[in-house]
Amino acid sequence: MDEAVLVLEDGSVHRGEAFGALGRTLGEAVFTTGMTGYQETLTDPSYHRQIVVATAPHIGNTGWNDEDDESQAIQVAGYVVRDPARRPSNWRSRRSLTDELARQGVVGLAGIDTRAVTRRLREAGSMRAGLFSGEALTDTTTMRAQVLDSPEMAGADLAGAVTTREPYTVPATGDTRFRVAALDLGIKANTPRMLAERGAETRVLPSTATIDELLDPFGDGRAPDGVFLSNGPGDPATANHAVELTAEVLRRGVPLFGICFGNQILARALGLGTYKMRYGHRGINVPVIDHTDGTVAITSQNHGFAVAGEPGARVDSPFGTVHLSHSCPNDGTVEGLTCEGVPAFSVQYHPEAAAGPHDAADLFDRFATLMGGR
Ligand SMILES: NC(=O)CC[C@H](N)C(=O)O
Repeated sequence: MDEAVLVLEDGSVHRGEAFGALGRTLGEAVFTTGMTGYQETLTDPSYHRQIVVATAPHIGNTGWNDEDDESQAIQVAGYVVRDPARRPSNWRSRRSLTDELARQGVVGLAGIDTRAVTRRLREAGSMRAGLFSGEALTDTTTMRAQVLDSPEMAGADLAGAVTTREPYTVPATGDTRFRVAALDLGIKANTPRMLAERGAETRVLPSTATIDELLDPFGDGRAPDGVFLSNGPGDPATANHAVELTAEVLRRGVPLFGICFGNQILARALGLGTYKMRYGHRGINVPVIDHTDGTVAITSQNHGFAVAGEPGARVDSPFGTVHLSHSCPNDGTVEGLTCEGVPAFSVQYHPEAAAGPHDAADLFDRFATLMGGR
């Protein structure tokens, strides 16, 4: 077994075994508490430039299949687990997680107490980190200097690195009832699928799309029935182009739905602020209260930034009143917005549930209703 080392920005060094590819990788160390769904996590573009630490001790049990990828490739900068499965077992598995990481050149680390690392990240906050193995493994001072030289997540503009180069269309399942323009800031494959099941034909556009392209997504002179803002990596404070597009969509009154990064962009277009959380929410059992009816949903989450404000409050915006309609009871983080003056809403969590519970799937129905009600 080759040795591999996790070096955190705080100077702590965690020694384990190489897992996947050998080499060096730098990124923001974050932890996720999901006990399953690692294939969806690793291929979620929102994790771009993050080294993901799994608190669940056994990872890789169901191997790697050809169906569950959320994008074209593994997106995480690195992966840290405690005890990788020695032999995967699942009827859909095609190869092991270890082999897939190696095949895609993703550097990982196994055999360390990931819960101890998590406690450190929980107390001190997410921080820059590096994984080093093979020839990249040198002395601690040199490795830490490389970590300290790497860019911070705050201020990172990353949507351009993961967005589609060319627009593409995902057809509706059955009859086309709606036509949706989706701004791809790091979209997951399951989202257009969820829209398709509700009769939406989705045109997925690069993050650099102009307002004319967004409002005529199929190039036939017709406005879309709705605009979707996807999830994505990086700091929402940098996403000025997406914020400007969103403000124009709101001005035109086209129905709009945003998820995660999309929630943060809608917030900014409404004049609200965003901030970096200490360690974020990453897992598949995060509770969210809907302040409109008091119900609680268990949700899939992956965010390190959040919208500033008082849960349940109503605030003024250039587009009328905004209800900070959803929040997380664990820590009072704002988890969703409902505009009362324009047809727009968004959530900080993942109704596409990949991986995760399906409690929030009805948000796609809500978007369909909003589009149908025009
Ligand atoms: N999943 C997402 O869209 C994440 C949004 C943003 N990058 C954050 O970390 O908060």
